[in-house]
Order: sequence, then C-alpha cells, then structure tokens
Amino acid sequence: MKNNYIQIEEVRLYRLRMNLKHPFSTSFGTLTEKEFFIIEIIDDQKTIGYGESVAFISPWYTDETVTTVEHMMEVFLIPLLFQHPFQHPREVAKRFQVVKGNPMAKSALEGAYWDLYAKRFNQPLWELIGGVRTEVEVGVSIGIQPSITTLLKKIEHYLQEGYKRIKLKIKPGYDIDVLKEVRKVFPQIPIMVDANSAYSLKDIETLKKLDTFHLLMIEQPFGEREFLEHAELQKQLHTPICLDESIRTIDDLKLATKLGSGKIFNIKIGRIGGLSEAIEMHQFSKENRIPLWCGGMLESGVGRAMNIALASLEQFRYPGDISASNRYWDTDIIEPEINHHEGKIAVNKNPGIGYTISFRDMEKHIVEKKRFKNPNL
Ligand SMILES: O=C(O)CCC(=O)c1ccccc1C(=O)O
Ligand SMILES: [Mg+2]
Repeated sequence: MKNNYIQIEEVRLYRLRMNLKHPFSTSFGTLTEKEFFIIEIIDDQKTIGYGESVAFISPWYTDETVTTVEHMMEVFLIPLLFQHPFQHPREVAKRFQVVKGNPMAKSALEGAYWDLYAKRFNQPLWELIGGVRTEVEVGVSIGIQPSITTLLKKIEHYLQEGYKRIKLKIKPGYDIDVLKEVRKVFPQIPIMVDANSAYSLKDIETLKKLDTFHLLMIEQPFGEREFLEHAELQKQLHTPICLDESIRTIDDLKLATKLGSGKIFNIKIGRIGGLSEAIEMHQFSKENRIPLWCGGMLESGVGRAMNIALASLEQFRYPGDISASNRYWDTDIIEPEINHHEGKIAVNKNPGIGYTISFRDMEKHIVEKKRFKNPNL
C-alpha cells in the first residue's frame, strides 16, 4: 500500500540560544542560557513536524553536546531519514540503530517525525501514543541556591504558584543542613532531591541521614554506570532511589530493576533516544509495576509539549519535571505558552504536539539555520 508511506522532503535545523529566566545550578555548575535545535521536517503533503534537541553546550549531564548533536544529525541521521519513506514513527528509531549511541541527536529528529505523523493523521500526540490522562501532575526542580534564605523564598514562591512537588538539587556540603532548614519551614510538602551523580559509596553515612526527611525519592546519587553501588545504597536506605543518568536503554532499566539499584525511574525522551524507546520502557514498567516519572532538560515549549504527551501514559506515577513556560523563559517560542493550574498541566487536544511555533519569538533567538533537501526525490 504505497500511499501509507510518508516521504520526508526537507529538514530544517534552527540553532537557538535562549537566556534562562533564572540561572540553574546543579552539582556540576551553573547554566544561564540554553542552546538547542528546533527541528522542522516537511513531508510530501507539506505537513510540518517539530522536534527539539536537549543536549547542553558542554557534556556535563551525559556525553552529548549541541555540536555533537548537529554533527550526527547532519552527517548520519538526516541522510537516513531521507533514504526511504516510513510508514510509522517506530521505524525511525529502527533505522537509526545503525548509528551507535547519540540518543539526543536521534530523539530530536524522531520527535519531529512523531509530531508530523500525528498531524498528518489529525491526532493529538498524547492520544496517538496511548495516553490515558488529560492532565498531568507536575513539579518544579530548584537549583542549588547561594543561601538558605533564597532557597526558602524560592520554595515559598513556587508553592504559591500552585506547584505541589518540589525537587531540590543537592551536592556534598549542600544536603543535610539544607534539608533540616527546609523541613523546619515546610514539614509536610512533597520533596525529593537530585544529586546528579555527585556522591560515592564513601558518602554512605551522609546519604543514610537523608532517610530522616521523608523524601519522595533520591535521584541519581552515584555515577551513571554504578548500578552495583546504587543497589548497595538502596539496601541501606528506606527512601526510594530514582535513577536518571543511569538509564539510557531498556536494558539499563531491566538491569537496575534486577539488581535493586532503584525503585523509581526518571524517563527523559532525549536521554534514551526517543519517544519509541520511551513507549517500550513504559510497557515494560507497566508490566512489572515499576513507577516512572517524566524528567526535564530545561526545554523550550516544543520539547516540553512532548514531555506532557509522554507523561499522560499510565505508568507515569509521580509529578514530572515539566514546569510552566514562565518557570524557564521570559517568553517561550510556542503559542499558547504552557501553563499549569495547581500543579497540573492539561494535555493539548490539537493534532501533534498541539502548540504552534511562534516564529516572531523564535526569530529573536536563532543563531544558525540549515536546510537539507531530500536528494533522492
Ligand atoms: O525542569 C527541568 O526541565 C528539569 C530540571 C533538572 O532537574 C535537570 C535540568 C537539566 C539537566 C538535568 C536535570 C536533571 O533532572 O537531572
Ligand atoms: Mg536528574
């Protein structure tokens, strides 16, 4: 049935640089701006799909960067997209398997293809992938602050905005004392912490103290390959460990579950290579009753819209790091901007990701544009 095939005619890459509204500090350092690609792909019926790359300018979170993403897309992945038509977005990830690694580069293009496919068939993305809820619970991730006073003010501010779950970044020396102060002022609110790999097993006595703060979970205390060390820690902790950086493929998820390296998993579409892989991980997690939640990468509205669609799947059991546009940007590049109400974001009922690109706002941030036409047409 030849007419089931979708031919990609053109891919456009827009490299954007946008200032974050507030600097964001983790155990690794401080981000004041985000550089990323918005991908536009166009098919034979002139349907347009949008995707976003999530890699940062330096490889502090995982090994990819904005520039490696560009290279991989340009030299390997876009030519693969052009090679033959596709019938379904799942086939994109399959075709990309000939390229090792580089999940963020793959995910950016695959995401644009999912959006295009959903639009072509006039269906909202969340519905297409089997989402079961029309609003998703969200929280806010607060970076390391220069003082306890500013941290307490920030928490207060986000609670007043209606967020119901607070994630705090921690690192050695900015952990137990900080949590003591936070719990004095906010004894009851749902709190979790994220270390972005800043600890090692020799910090076990400090980490055990985290149990006293009734945290929802402790995210990624150790290095990304330290499945055994995480399992050892989990044995000595009541608080569930959540893995983020460690989970790159479904096999990592299986390994972590088998070893007991964590009880909850953070899914980020970019880190794992795309929405198709995320849907597979979700299926496995559902069958094995493993709770998931959707992580964030300080995305613009395009990536955020994909995250909302993903978080509408059944097994996403905890609030995601999917805050409103105004938590990150003065002005987002989509319309309407993403808003939450009492810690919930409604899924968008329009086709695809549901939001439209505001070219007027996007223009202001473009630092580079590239166009690739399908040479096989
Ligand atoms: O609000 C967001 O987009 C997520 C914030 C966050 O915690 C984060 C932001 C950038 C890189 C890594 C992480 C993380 O979850 O580890
Ligand atoms: Mg994390």
